[in-house]
Amino acid sequence: MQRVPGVLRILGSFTQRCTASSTSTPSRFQTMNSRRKRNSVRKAATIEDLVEPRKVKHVTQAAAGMEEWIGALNNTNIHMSLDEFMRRPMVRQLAKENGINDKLFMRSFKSFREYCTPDDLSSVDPALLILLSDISKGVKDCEMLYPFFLDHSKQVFPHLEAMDDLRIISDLTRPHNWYPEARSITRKIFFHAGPTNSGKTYHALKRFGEAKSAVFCGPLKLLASEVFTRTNALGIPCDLVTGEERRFAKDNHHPSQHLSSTVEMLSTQMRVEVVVIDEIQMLRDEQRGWAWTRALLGAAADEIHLCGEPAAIDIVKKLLEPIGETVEIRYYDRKSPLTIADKAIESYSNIEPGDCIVCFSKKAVFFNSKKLEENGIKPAVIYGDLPPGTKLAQAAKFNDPDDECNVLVATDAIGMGLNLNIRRVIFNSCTRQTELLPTYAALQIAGRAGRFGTAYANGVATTMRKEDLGTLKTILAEKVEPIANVGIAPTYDQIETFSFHLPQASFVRLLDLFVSVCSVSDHFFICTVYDMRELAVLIDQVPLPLKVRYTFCTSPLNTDDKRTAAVFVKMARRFATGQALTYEWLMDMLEWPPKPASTLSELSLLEQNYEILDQYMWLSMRFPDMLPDEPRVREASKILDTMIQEGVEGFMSLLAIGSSESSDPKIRKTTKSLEEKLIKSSEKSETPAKKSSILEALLKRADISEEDLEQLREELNKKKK
Ligand SMILES: Nc1ncnc2c1ncn2[C@@H]1O[C@H](COP(=O)(O)OP(=O)(O)OP(=O)(O)O)[C@@H](O)[C@H]1O
Ligand SMILES: [Mg+2]
Repeated sequence: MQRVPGVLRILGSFTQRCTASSTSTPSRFQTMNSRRKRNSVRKAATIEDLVEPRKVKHVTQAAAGMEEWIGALNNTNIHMSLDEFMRRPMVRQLAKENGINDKLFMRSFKSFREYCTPDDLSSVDPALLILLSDISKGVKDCEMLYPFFLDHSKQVFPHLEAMDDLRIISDLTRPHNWYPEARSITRKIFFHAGPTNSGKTYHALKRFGEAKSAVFCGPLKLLASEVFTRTNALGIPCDLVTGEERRFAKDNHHPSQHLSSTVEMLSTQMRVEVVVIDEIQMLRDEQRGWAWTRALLGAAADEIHLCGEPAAIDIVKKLLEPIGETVEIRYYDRKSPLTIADKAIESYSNIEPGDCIVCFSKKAVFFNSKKLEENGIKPAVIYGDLPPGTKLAQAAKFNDPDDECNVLVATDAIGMGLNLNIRRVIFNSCTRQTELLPTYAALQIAGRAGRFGTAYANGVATTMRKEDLGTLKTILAEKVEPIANVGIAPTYDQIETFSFHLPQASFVRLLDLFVSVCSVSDHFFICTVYDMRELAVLIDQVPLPLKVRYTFCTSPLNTDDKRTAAVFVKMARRFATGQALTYEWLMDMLEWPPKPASTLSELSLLEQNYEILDQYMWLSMRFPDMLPDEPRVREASKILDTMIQEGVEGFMSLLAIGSSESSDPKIRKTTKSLEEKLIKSSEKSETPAKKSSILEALLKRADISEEDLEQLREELNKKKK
């Protein structure tokens, strides 16, 4: 196995070569139906809307004897000549042929007119002045101005000069050509297809374990670490690489022949015997689909094992067609039965051991947890934003048959590949982000019930509310449509070459221009670059080398929170000065050590701090010299992880002291109103659960004021005394 050491291996994923060709007939910039309006708005922009005109300088020294040549030329007759020039159809025709469409023509022409008619005519290019003079005398035709106009337009809009090059660079129609290492191998492709819980990953992992060298690419950190732990437990040394972490079975100097990683981290330059790409149907994901496409086309292995829904088979075949690679399909049946219940749960008193309530927002997770606690059930809780330690601890608690906790409340973060001891999956609702759950997502979630080899082999899917059960049945009965197109994203090299042709453009502008010019073929769509752009805007004024800026902007940071965004900018600024981002510097900014959370705002602060430390570790993986204190920061993040766990549990206990339990009418009133707000918001369409704090989730979405809760706390404390 050829391994690129340490950081280079990681950076490998950012430096894919582009050898795109310009000869195909692309359909310009296809996009999926975007759930996010903000994306579709940006995607609609054309290059003409994005380019800023540059001012063309006049000459500083007049040519000798100029007055003599130009005779009676003045601004009035220049205007007349230019008006005539503008009206000529031939001029428009020529302009179009040179990439100057009507919109750009008018902007260029305005600038050209300003240039030709300054207060002091002697500052105009003498050759142009002579021509203007000849035109005004009727000696020459105004169309002869065209070369001057074209030259001027290219100075005003430098992209015109490079348009052909830009189109070639941003031609994403042949992504299989970006991976020379993979193209030098005749790869054997296996597709393990089947429903959930049919042993797809199991069979691929068998091959993974047998191979001399292998990489597992999983969709989630949790899954990657599950494979890492299991493989090592089998006595096969295996390393782990995720965005924020690298762990070695032995040590840094002895990388193992087996590696478990998140799919984004796959190095397409690393040659191995087997690569497993799990959950291949994620090719269709609007945000992350590019990573699966890249892994499929770029994995440099003798054998590629894909695991996933049969809906991905056709598109995988189509993507591999131009390479001449064929796919061997292996179908599997579900290993244990999954039935849909005839009755919804309806009441929390009907909850049983092995139940998992699946929600689509954090507020719904908290609402259901509170209700369960009122019914004497203390559930385990898993949602996307929880630190990994908390998630693993909660999953272990739920899976442990000796632990009293045997009910789980989770977001659909558990929907992929995880093996949990669930008997019944209970859908809290059938909508996600205001849309009805697509069949493939509902199947994935329902598929968590009755995992083969767990305590509950016979799985059941049902809903919390009676009125949702019919909807769930309909959704699950529908056929999953074959995947029509897959995600793709520009590589760093493409952006870099783009910037070479447009040296004046800021990074934000480069991204916009790229998206506006690029072309993809029928089977692809561009993954949203919205998150990247958000970060790019924040640090647009910070003087960083392009590669550093690009890397900063690909970090998985949520910028919705102002404090986290401000720290991100401070990190970039310090980086730009060349000073290392030390532990002391970081902790001073965070006012370390943190206080345990006793209020909601303190809990929110802990969550923000965790995200900042995570960001440090992410950057440290890419720039270890500039962020040298990763081990100490990791230790600090573990402390925070524990404190957040305690904070979340404390917060839930606060909510759990329900109205019914208190004899104090004031407390009853406050908790009642709080509960009503939660119920109301829980029943409303659910909003994305992406990386916002608990505080925000509750305050913004459920419209609960912090004062309400502080008041409740004070009243409870008084009551206790
Ligand atoms: N032949 C087998 N022998 C023993 N255990 C198996 C076998 N096949 C599958 N399993 C176990 O069954 C469980 C489900 O298998 P697996 O995770 O491979 O399913 P999957 O099809 O990948 O499901 P999903 O679509 O949810 O990812 C796992 O715990 C796995 O170890
Ligand atoms: Mg699987």
